[in-house]
Amino acid sequence: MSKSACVPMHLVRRLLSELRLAPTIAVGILAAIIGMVSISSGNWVLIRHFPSGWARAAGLDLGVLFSCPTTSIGPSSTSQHRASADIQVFSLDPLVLYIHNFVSQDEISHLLNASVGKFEPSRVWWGADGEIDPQSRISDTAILDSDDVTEQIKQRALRIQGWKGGKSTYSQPLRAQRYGVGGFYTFHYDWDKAVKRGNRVATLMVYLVGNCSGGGTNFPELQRPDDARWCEVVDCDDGDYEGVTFKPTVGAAVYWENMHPNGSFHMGVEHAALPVKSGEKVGLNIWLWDPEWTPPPGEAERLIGAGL
Ligand SMILES: O=C(O)CCC(=O)C(=O)O
Ligand SMILES: [Fe+2]
Repeated sequence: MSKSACVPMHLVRRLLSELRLAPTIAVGILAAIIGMVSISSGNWVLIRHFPSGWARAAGLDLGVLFSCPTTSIGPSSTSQHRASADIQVFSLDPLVLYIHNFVSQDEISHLLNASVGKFEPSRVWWGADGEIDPQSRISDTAILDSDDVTEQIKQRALRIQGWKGGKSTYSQPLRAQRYGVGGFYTFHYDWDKAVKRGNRVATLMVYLVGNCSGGGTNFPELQRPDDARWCEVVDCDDGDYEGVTFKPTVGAAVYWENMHPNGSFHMGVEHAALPVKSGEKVGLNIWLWDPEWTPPPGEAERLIGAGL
């Protein structure tokens, strides 16, 4: 619990009666005192039990704005309850977020156990039929059954996406994606240009196992960040690939939106799973599907113009 600054009410009343000031001025002075106490205690403070008579006399309903002594918002200064805002905006257009600790170690163990015995060679869906194509993709896929943990993870993903697309947007079944040495997935989009209604509007790439070299997720169209602090999560030494490569950091997720706000396909979200050079990588695909998505007018022509 963070400290909150609280002003004893009997002192307040005495101060006000002794000053004999008009309520409006008194309220102003009080607010300034509370503000100073709040700032000096390093907290934002809400005082709920403010003497409502004074407030009403001043034409204000401060009862909602202030509360004392229990509720505090803003950064906590104690170590037990230190806030941890673990989402960082990586790019605005396309929207790409980096989410530290998207899944817990317990959830990772659960997902890995749930995938045992389910892995099959991954397919590519360039046309209507899925095919195994080692020129484009070498990995194994396990489609995970729905259970309490997978449903919770799906809800977490939808919450981050902000429930855009109305109540109908949902997560497709989670898929564990296992890559051994030489495993990769060539450059592709997660959106499907062939469909006319419903599409993958957002993707979360989650890393469950990352004890490997290589195996990052590369976005050739993204700008490398200027700030070297990003080098913790993206590969800053890679001279072989253009754009940005997210390292497969266990527990983390990269979130991106596959469409522009008007629903047209975003060309900036092309990506690939780079070849694993040693060790093993297991990713988790979360694809958010909006069944009501439709392409905006002129989209087919735009795709042809882009050579797709
Ligand atoms: O494993 C990765 O890094 C990316 C995988 C991917 O893009 C996919 O499965 O669609
Ligand atoms: Fe993908």
